[in-house]
Amino acid sequence: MGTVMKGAEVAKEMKETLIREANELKEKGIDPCLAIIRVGARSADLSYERGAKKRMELAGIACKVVELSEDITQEEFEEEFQKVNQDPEVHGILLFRPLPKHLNEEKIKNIIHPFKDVDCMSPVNLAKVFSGDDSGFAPCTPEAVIKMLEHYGISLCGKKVTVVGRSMVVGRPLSMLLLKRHATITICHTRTKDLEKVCREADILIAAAGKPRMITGDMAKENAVIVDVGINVDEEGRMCGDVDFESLAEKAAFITPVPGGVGGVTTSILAAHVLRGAKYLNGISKE
Ligand SMILES: Nc1nc(=O)c2c([nH]1)NC[C@@H]1CN(c3ccc(C(=O)N[C@@H](CCC(=O)O)C(=O)O)cc3)C=[N+]21
Repeated sequence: MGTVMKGAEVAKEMKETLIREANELKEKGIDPCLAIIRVGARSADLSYERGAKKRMELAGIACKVVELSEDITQEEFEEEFQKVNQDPEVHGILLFRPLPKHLNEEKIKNIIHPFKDVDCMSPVNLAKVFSGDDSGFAPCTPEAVIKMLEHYGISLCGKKVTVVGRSMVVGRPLSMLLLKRHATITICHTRTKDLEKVCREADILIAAAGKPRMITGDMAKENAVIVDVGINVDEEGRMCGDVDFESLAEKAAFITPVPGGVGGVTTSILAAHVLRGAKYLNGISKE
């Protein structure tokens, strides 16, 4: 059985720094605050929300949730978004995605204040991720994957990494973060031919497709590192990842569980981003 990479362990390591930095801001009269905007009540969003609330509380960061009805109109939605965007007490905005189909995300992307854009919606922050400039915000989940690998001493330089999934929230930006660390990346998606073979070639396999347990026992090589970014709900209503943990834990050198894996690191990165946003917004440099 390989090493199970636990999100809680990484979060524990980050905790003291988060508390200290939150306190430093409070001493300056700045009360760091995250605003979560949720439209509807999807289970993946609710799971993130629970995790994020808990993490902010542990770090001493305020957290408010703006809950919007699933049938909100575009106009009302933009209005609600602007309220949060212009609220001087808010230092970071997390808008759960994807949005319901009738809502258009494009406008929001262009109006969100880049300093409050802690999960990388704005083209400004996205461009920075793609050009390897880390002065902006990368999305929290991809950054959590990197943090997890670093914590467990897994080097990326020269490694063959297969990323399954090409979303703007995970697959694409994650590929850029990996590339910056000199990995050789293959991005797979629904049209990929012989997915199994491409996955088996990977030293590090990252599943971010949003399909419950799609990565099965024969899809990774012996001693591979397997990272599961999926947050799904199975037929029995339980939370599960994109990786069939049972059939892969034996042959993997390292593997992340769901829940208890990347998600716990994602919320810690989110907290770190809110603190950085608060500094940017108050003209305090990155140090
Ligand atoms: N703009 C945007 N960015 C996202 O990154 C994003 C999103 N929208 N929409 C929803 C999905 C889902 N997601 C989770 C992150 C952490 C946990 C998490 O902390 N999970 C805990 C369990 C928490 C619990 O369920 O109590 C764990 O895995 O151990 C869960 C789910 C990010 N997503």
